[in-house]
Amino acid sequence: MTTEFELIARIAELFGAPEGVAVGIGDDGAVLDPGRFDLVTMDTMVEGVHFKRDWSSPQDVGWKLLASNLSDIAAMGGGPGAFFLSMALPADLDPQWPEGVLEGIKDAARALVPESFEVSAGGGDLSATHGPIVLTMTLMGEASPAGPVLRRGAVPGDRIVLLGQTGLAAAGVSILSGEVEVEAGQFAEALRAHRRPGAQVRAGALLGLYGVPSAMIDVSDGLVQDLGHILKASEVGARLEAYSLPHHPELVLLREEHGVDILKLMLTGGDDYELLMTIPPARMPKIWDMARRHSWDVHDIGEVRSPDEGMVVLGPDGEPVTFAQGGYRHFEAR
Ligand SMILES: Nc1ncnc2c1ncn2[C@@H]1O[C@H](COP(=O)(O)OP(=O)(O)O)[C@@H](O)[C@H]1O
Ligand SMILES: Cc1ncc(C[n+]2csc(CCOP(=O)(O)OP(=O)(O)O)c2C)c(N)n1
Ligand SMILES: [Mg+2]
Repeated sequence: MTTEFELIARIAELFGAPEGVAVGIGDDGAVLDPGRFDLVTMDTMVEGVHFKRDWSSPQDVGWKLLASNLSDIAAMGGGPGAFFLSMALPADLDPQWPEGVLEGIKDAARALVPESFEVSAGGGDLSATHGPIVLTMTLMGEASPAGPVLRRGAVPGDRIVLLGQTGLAAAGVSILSGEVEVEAGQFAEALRAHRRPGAQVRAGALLGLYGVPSAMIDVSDGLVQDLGHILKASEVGARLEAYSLPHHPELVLLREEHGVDILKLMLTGGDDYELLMTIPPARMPKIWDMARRHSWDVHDIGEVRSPDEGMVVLGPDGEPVTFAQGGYRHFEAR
């Protein structure tokens, strides 16, 4: 491995001092300019849990680490700024591996972050590990002038809206794990969704700026589980019209040719990093207008109901469906 000092110098070289950080890499802690960052999020990626070295390149892993954090800031209706990066790496690791992670973070910053926001490194930490690789990123951001969009705020009558598509990344995992056997070269988008998910950075910031959603979350664990978080925080129920969910052509192919239960993938799969929100009916024309202007993939997938109704998921034929689990659970034997 490269020494930690070389690695820190490399990070500083690749990601120059961010605006809003008065003292960045090089001191015991960072000093932030007052009044700039008012959002903070953190996500961890553990080898074997979130990625496998033989499924993903280090560039993919770096990309996904930034994307998952960008997605959380987007879900607050804000924009990203400085990140803090912790890497626990085995001492015998090829030095190309962390270098690849940094490249992947850089690629994702270029591809997913609009020019109006600058993403760079404010600091971090490095350690050896005798176990799996562990990467943690803290990302600071700025709420929109209209204020942050929270998970609480949904009221009965609001529509439930999905920006993007779910199920593809989980399909990628079933293919990579060999659970579903496919021919080489097939299902490129499912594999990409697992390896290099997008993040709705621009959309999240614009939705926050225009105050469109009453509540918002990013779908990281599974649509049903993450909708559940909005419902709990807002103390409401919901009817999720699963028949309105978009069916990606690769998912349709997986169902038709491999008999995969794609409804389960779409509703509970996880790793999607799309935005799920609730919108008062009066503001629905606004999102349709934004969708048209920005070519967003927007789907009206249900309604917020009174709390006593709980969450009802209506399947393809309009009948209620249930799942043993609404999404990914970390502390479950598998
Ligand atoms: N170890 C922890 N200590 C304190 N708060 C935590 C911890 N883990 C998660 N949280 C908080 O719980 C909330 C939900 O976290 P999480 O399930 O990871 O959401 P997300 O899918 O948005 O990353 C967040 O507010 C997060 O900061
Ligand atoms: C090797 C591997 N197996 C399984 C998965 C699927 N998976 C792992 S964690 C997870 C949920 C998302 O991770 P989490 O740490 O809960 O993200 P957060 O909700 O905090 O953003 C999913 C769907 C994966 N990404 N990689
Ligand atoms: Mg998290």
